[in-house]
Amino acid sequence: CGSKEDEPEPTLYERMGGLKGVEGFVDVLMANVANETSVQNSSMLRTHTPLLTDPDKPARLARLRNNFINQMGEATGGPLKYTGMTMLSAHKGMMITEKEWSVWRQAADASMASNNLGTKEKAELAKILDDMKAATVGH
Ligand code: HEM
Repeated sequence: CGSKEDEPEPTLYERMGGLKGVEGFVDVLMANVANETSVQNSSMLRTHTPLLTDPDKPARLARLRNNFINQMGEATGGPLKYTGMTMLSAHKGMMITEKEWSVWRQAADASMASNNLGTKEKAELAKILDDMKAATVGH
């Protein structure tokens, strides 16, 4: 016991600042997405219209936030458990395009930057998202 090399590397979840860090990432990402849907020629308005026009929008947004936090909390090695839909079923029927994907990913990158994630942490979180692309785009 004792040498630093023996200590397991903290998980990405821990390095992001635990629950607060994951919540920060999700909240800024969701705010960035919401902002983008209000610009001229928004790329993300099309897919988000059902959510934005739902009379139950607050509850639906709260559910999305909760699911997204659990999903990222689990994927980064934290104690959270995702119980939402698979990425394929969650996005099925939306026919998300490459352009829409890339605008969403920029919103995620901007959130990582706002939350002052380190270079290594940004790369690891980006890989988690990019690994979900095939299940998300084009279905
Ligand atoms: C890796 C990238 C993505 C992740 C991790 C992700 C994650 C999620 C999660 C966890 C849900 C909720 C599933 C549930 O309620 O069970 C969801 C729903 C949704 N996602 Fe994504 N998503 C991604 C990419 C995208 C993109 C690129 C778009 C559109 C540009 C998008 C639009 C939506 C919409 C509109 C919903 C439905 C919300 C509702 O109707 O309540 N997502 N996503």
